[in-house]
Amino acid sequence: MIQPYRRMLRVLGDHAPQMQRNVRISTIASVLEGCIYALLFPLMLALFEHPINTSRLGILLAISGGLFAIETVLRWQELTFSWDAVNEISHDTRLKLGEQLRRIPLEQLTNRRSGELNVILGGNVSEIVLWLGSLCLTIIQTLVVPCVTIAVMFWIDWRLAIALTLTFPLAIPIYQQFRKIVGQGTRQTAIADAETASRVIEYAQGLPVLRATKQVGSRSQQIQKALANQRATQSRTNQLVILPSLMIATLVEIGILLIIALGSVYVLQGSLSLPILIALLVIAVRFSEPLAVFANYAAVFDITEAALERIEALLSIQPLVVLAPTQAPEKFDISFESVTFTYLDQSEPVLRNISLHCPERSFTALVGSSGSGKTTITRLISRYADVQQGKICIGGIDIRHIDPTQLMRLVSVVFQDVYLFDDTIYNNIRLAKPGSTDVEVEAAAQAANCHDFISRLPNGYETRVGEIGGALSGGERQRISIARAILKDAPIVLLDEPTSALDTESEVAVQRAIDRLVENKTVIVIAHRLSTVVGADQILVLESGQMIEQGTHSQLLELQGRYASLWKIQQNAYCWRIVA
Ligand SMILES: Nc1ncnc2c1ncn2[C@@H]1O[C@H](COP(=O)(O)OP(=O)(O)OP(=O)(O)O)[C@@H](O)[C@H]1O
Repeated sequence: MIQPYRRMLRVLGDHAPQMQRNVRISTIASVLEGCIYALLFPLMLALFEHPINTSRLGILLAISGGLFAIETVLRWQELTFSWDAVNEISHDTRLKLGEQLRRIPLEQLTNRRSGELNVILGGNVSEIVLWLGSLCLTIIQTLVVPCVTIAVMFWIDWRLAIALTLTFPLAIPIYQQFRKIVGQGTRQTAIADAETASRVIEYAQGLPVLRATKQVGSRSQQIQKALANQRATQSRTNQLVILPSLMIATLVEIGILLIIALGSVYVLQGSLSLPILIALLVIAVRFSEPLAVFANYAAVFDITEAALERIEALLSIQPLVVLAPTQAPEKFDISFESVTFTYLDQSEPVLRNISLHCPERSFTALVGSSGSGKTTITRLISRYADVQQGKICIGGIDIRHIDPTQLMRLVSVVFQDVYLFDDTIYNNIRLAKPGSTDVEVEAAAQAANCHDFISRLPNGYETRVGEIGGALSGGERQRISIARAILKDAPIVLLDEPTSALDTESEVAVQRAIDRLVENKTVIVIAHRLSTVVGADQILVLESGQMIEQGTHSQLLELQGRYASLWKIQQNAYCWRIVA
């Protein structure tokens, strides 16, 4: 119980003192409540006295009333805190998580599926809030009130106090066992929930591909499987809970019966007065209720703990480290100095001892077979992840010394996958340079050859991408992505040869847009068709994460190596296409 509480305080951060204060208030209120119950004994005695001692009764009632008034004020404060703070804490924790998503290396994010992130950002914060709002305080009340009353009972009749106390230690091992069982079940349920969420999101995102490849059925079967697993896990957990829960409830009932039996014997023997036994029974029955359901709180504890674990894991990812002193480059050449890089959870490096230099405003092409490491090189320039050996510099400055926000400003990326948000075309382009005017956005769109097709959309630049769905062609989406890059006007441009998947007409339009984008920039292009990079200032040939050749097109042809053979293969394929 202490463990999840501590974990919760860590996750709450600045809100932790608020929570601690509330726990203190709740504890004091519960002590007072325990005292009020304890006062029942002298009250009963005073009531059963002949003749009734009215002044004594009055004093006792006044004390009880006073304590009750203070307790009510404290409980009111507790509740006010709970519900006011719940929204605030939930909001702040989401902001904190959002900020963390912004600061951690992208590699860490791509390693998590979007469904998992959805569970963390959406569901888990609410689960914590639920805990904050009621559970913690309910548990304090359930534990503190009986403890205080039992302590007072020892003072009145130690034999009955022991009878009631006995039920507590007996409940502890059952409770612990119960927690263990429920803990496992809850964790499995949480995993099953996250798995289902991930599968559903993946399915929705990949539906076009699944339809094209006639895989809709098999993938939906996977969702069905995940759903069935989720249901089975939940029902297994429910089954597991029943027996221990019943045992604790039974134990509490036995405790009450024991008090009645023992009490009756003592009353008959004359060693206990009837008023005290009545008070004792009122209190015992009052306590038995929360104690009997106490075990059920374990399930909520475990759900919360699993949620906290996931949130903590995300918050504990080391953000990108910015080395001091931070520097802003004034030149924009790019160099890799003996760079070796291994992806997270991989044992083999995907880049080995790579050294390269792309002079400012030069055009560099990366060439090589699939999986040779071309994309990884472009990713590392924008600090997708940090290299394990060597360094990457822009303008002679190690990129770890450049503030990440500043680094993002220096680099524009145009890849084949273009993500458009469900927002207006204006805002989708403006994303690259927040605050830019409509005129600037339109100028960028003109330069990227987008203006004509955007003007034909139902509401022109005000058309929401969601409204037209998949109505934009691949080439049009890419031109929007180029418009973003033109608007951003970053000195470095990274391109994953965006024309390779387009038809000739789109290719010409996109190529023209690219020509405008790359003017006077340091450009690195991942080239799939060698014909598009014949004019490059330098071509770097990669194979299995190593740079095996480097030079201009003619130099590399002369070398008669890997590039020359790739060129020959592509030329033959081209001739074959023409002949065919
Ligand atoms: N996020 C990742 N986690 C683990 N391994 C990865 C990750 N991304 C790429 N890899 C692996 O790193 C190697 C290099 O991949 P990379 O995408 O850089 O190659 P590439 O030359 O761009 O390939 P392609 O031309 O097919 O896009 C591959 O073996 C790939 O499986």
